Amino acid sequence: MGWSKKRKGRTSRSGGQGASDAKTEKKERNTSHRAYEEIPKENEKLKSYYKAQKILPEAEWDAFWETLQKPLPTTFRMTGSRSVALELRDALENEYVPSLLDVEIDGQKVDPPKPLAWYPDKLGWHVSTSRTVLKKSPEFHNFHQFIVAETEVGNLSRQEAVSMIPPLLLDVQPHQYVLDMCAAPGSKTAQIIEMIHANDKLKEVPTGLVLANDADYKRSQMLVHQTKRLQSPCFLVTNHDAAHFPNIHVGEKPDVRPYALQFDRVLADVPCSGDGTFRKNELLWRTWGVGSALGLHTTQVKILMRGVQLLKVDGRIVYSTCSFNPIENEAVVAQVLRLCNGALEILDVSSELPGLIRYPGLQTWKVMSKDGEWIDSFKEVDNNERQQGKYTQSMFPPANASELNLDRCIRIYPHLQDTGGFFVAVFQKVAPMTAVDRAFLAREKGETFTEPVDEKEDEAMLESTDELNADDEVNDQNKNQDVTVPAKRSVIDESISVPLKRARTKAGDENEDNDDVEHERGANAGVKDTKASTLKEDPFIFLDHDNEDIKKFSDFYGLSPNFPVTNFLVRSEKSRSRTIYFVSNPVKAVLQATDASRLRVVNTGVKAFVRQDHASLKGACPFRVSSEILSMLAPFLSDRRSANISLSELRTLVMVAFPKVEEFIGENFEKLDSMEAGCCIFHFDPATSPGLKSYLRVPMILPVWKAKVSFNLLINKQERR
Ligand SMILES: C[S@@+](CC[C@H](N)C(=O)[O-])C[C@H]1O[C@@H](n2cnc3c(N)ncnc32)[C@H](O)[C@@H]1O
Repeated sequence: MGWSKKRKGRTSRSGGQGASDAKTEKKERNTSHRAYEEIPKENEKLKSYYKAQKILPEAEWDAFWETLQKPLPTTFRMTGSRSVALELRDALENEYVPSLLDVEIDGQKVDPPKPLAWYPDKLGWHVSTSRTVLKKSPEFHNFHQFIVAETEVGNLSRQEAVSMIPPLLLDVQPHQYVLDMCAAPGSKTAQIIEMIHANDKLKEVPTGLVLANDADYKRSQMLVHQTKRLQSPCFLVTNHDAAHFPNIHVGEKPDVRPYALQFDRVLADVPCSGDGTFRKNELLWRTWGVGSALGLHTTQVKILMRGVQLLKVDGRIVYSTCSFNPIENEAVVAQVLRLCNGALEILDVSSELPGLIRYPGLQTWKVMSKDGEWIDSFKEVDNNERQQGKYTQSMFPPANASELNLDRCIRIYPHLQDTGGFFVAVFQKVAPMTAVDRAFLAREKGETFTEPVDEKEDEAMLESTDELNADDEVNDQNKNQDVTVPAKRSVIDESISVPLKRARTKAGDENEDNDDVEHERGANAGVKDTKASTLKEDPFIFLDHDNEDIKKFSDFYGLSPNFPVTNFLVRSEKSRSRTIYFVSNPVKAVLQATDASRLRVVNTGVKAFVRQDHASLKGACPFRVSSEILSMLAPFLSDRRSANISLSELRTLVMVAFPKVEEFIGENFEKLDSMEAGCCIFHFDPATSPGLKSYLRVPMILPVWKAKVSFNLLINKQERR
């Protein structure tokens, strides 16, 4: 389809299956067009490698290969708040699809868009329409415009179908703590955040936490960008090597010994060779080789292993790659199961996502050297290569494969349902592995835990993967790709120097100062150097409940005493901070962890209030509510500064610059006219205007600035559309 952003000419897939930076994609489209035309979609090495691996029945091979050579269809899902997503789905199904059912172009029937058979509630869709159809069919053109507009405002998100699977199998509930270990550019993270906010009708801040991490600093910034529209106070971005993700010690009460935080859900969507992405990364046809998988195996084992350590007992961890290669898939799974020694099990998820056609994991496979020779067993590997870690025992199929239930792994092949290739394994931690687990478990059960908690146990467990360490030479292969491999260093990030200031409470407001700069930089200010071990981040300073600014805006807007005002923070040491952010309780606990100084936090917090110093305010409240927090904050605000508006008033507000107060007649006029200058909040309830287009049937809450005689809608151009 015309709105699809094809990626061409990329050799690697560390960016994986998600959306990426629009500018980069445009550049890639322009520069790689020629490469796309010229690259023959054949590769004999690839064909013979996977035929020998017996990844699927011989009879299906041709269908598999032919599909691999075709471009990928467009898929998207409805995003954002659940109520908006459902409204949009209804609009698509009831207003657009019926007009597309009988379209014929040049005598050929065109397939209408259809929901992905396995995506819950028909919120994921598949479109295989070509540009020619878009040009020739007014009905498809109309549909296309709807999709483009809704994508621009963030109600739809283009995402490869297979990439939607891991978060669905993670089965996230709003109260759960989730770690996304290799998260950028963040399409799966966005799905997870949406799951945390699934109960948006409850009008409360979810108690869950989403910690999204990526080892590449620039890519971790993409995470911030990708998830911004979701405006979640429960979300935190960090920048660590996932294989050495640090323990975060949080303590609920001053008298409680801080404990290492564990997560209910962990996603390890690891860097991989990406040969499941041939349909969108055409250059792979030219560059594919086995070296990439060999070089990444150990990194993948370490990341998954660290994920298991950070998982609560009974918690679920999902491991995924977009590779067909068993060295990156079943071999990694088998090795981690071995290291966990019974504490981890692969779950049988065959009844989850009904409608998803899948193949079981392989029980056996072969190892090929970089020179294209098959190696029958680890015994054949000479000492030199063993020592260099080029080949490890764990790359070979284990003798007890059937006991490990490797068949419970999921393999998705392109021809099964017209997608990319993918591998997923879902695990449950069924028993504690170390004292860290036992301490966390005891705490959850309300029991006292007296045993000394030696975190070196965790480290030792990870070190034991070093027997199969990939050497630098093998990892060097990846330097040409945008895959970040972990630095070799002592485990659990002890080596990170102490650049961050720990979150603290800002007590006083004595000094007046102007900090306009802070406004420009936002909450992710100050982080510049990807590779540097120090991260120059502005501090996270929590405000006291009796802070003067809090008192001012609480009073002005009638903020309910039930709202957790001690979760407001500023990013500047200066007394008069321009922007005040809000985070949830779990995020606050992480920022105030005893070892928060080691945590490389790239971004967190939703912009809540922004100081708007203006002479005309004459001492009135200078804080405007940010549109980012409004829907979450609105239930906690009295009607002191709010008004309901009609559809025609909404139109006036959006279309007219600075509409006069007298244009808001009826019940509102007196209230609005007498309201003192400053920010106020307009509510539009679509129930008062029957017959609206379905996507306008969602209630709106809008921040508006009231000057002496006119209003100004405080939202940006895109939101206005
Ligand atoms: C397959 S992509 C992830 C795609 C992402 N989950 C999504 O859905 O958008 C792999 C990511 O892992 C990151 N990465 C590579 N090595 C890593 C490491 N050692 N620790 C953490 N992240 C790593 C890469 O920068 C890349 O962003």
